[in-house]
Amino acid sequence: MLDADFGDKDKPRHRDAWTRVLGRLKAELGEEVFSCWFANMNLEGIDGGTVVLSVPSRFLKSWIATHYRDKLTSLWQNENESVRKIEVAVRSAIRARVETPARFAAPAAGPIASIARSTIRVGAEPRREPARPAAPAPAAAAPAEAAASPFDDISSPLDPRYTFATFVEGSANRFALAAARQIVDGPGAGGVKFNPLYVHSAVGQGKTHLLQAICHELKAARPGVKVLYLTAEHFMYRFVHALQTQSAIAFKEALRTIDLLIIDDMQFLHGKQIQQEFCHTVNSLIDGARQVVVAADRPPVELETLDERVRSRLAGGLLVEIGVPDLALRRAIVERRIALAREQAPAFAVPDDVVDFIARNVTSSGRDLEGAVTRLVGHNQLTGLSVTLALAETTLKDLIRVADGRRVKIEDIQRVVAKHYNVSKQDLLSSRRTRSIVWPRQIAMYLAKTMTPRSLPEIGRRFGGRDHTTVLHAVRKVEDLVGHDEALAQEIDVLKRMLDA
Ligand SMILES: Nc1ncnc2c1ncn2[C@@H]1O[C@H](COP(=O)(O)OP(=O)(O)OP(=O)(O)O)[C@@H](O)[C@H]1O
Repeated sequence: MLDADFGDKDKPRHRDAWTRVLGRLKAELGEEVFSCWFANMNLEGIDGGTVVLSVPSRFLKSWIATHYRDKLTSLWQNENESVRKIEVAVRSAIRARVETPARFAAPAAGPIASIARSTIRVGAEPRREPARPAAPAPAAAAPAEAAASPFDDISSPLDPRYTFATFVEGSANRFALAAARQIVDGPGAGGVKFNPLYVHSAVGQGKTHLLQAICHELKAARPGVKVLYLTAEHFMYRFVHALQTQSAIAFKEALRTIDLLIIDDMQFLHGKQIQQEFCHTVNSLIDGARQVVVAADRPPVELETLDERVRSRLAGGLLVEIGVPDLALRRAIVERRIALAREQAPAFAVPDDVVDFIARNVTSSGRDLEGAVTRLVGHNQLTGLSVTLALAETTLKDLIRVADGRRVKIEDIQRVVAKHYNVSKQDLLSSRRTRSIVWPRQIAMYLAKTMTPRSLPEIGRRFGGRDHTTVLHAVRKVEDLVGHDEALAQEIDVLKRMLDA
């Protein structure tokens, strides 16, 4: 079955196609991400429209299937139009199914060779990172020269711009900033207070900035403190690499000697074994009075792929949410970005009405505000035109449209859903449990979760002070039904379009 298309005549053709697919993957993802996930992937065969690929572990299989299946499918379709789907299998399972393995090894000088050569010291960033707008490097914002730490080799790269000095404080982030500053006085000084500290927010609200500011500050002020900053994806990469190079024990021991472990983008931590290892590490650090800081795009309770023990350990510390920036904070971030840009290009000037325009219209995140200023800087430098309101309106049109699209409010959802189902908004917020009210309430909660950046606890509060588990139940129930019920899917679509309009 598997080797149906593996006649000798097809072998060279498939091998060439596979080499090109690997080459494109490497070019698109970069050497390090490529060798982390694809170095040990083999082409097993093409069965009708299905390309069968194999990897050595179940973890790799699930990671690649979740994150790279679409990419692999489209790269294969460029090579062979009849390819319809990609199947990733675990090598031992394949061996059991195929009598005579008809496997194409990856090119000899290619990825397998490169993983054998690679060491734990890497410079590139294997993080699945949302695009960050390029911004001028602020000379004055660079942190004081920090002493090298033994963990610099395995740390994820730090952005020198992300310091406390460049972080703008506002009501949305005041609590998180205070907690981050508190950490700087804590590790290694017997002053640990919140452990772990867990920071969450929607994308682009400054979590990474804050976490890296802690690192910079500690490295400069207290070089003896052992700090390790890792994205969850880097943590997985280090761990898989340590397993591959039989250095897992040394890696685990090294992790347990640090004073402050910072894990960013926790929502990307996948894989049972890795989560277990993470849990052991966190337990042993906390038990040894060392500090752990974690950031994610949602609270622990919503990290559904995470093992229950990890979730409850994370939820046991201080949870801090960074909210959506208000007008004052947005304006301050824009002004700060402009000031930083002027350090590089002193002639760059932005009139007050443009600052006001950006702050009022780009409402979603610090990242978008930064992107708006970067775009004006680019335009100004490339065309030599002064920044005016008219120019800003044209140049930032799409950014504002995108931001507008995200601005659905929970009150709007409650109003539209109540009208659609012929109930009152008070009914939705009430404790009444008749089906004619419970169902619209659940739909409204589902829309609030999927159309706004609000967390489950906040949605619960906005629906008459309900618990976050009630919201989670509603979201799961509607999600589940939408998957099976075409009429319901259409109804939800109509509601969404009414809200978007
Ligand atoms: N309060 C702030 N002050 C200064 N810059 C900010 C602030 N909030 C966000 N930014 C800037 O916005 C950009 C995005 O921030 P960051 O990457 O820290 O967000 P995030 O919450 O980690 O996003 P993601 O969830 O996508 O990783 C960064 O360049 C950061 O410097």
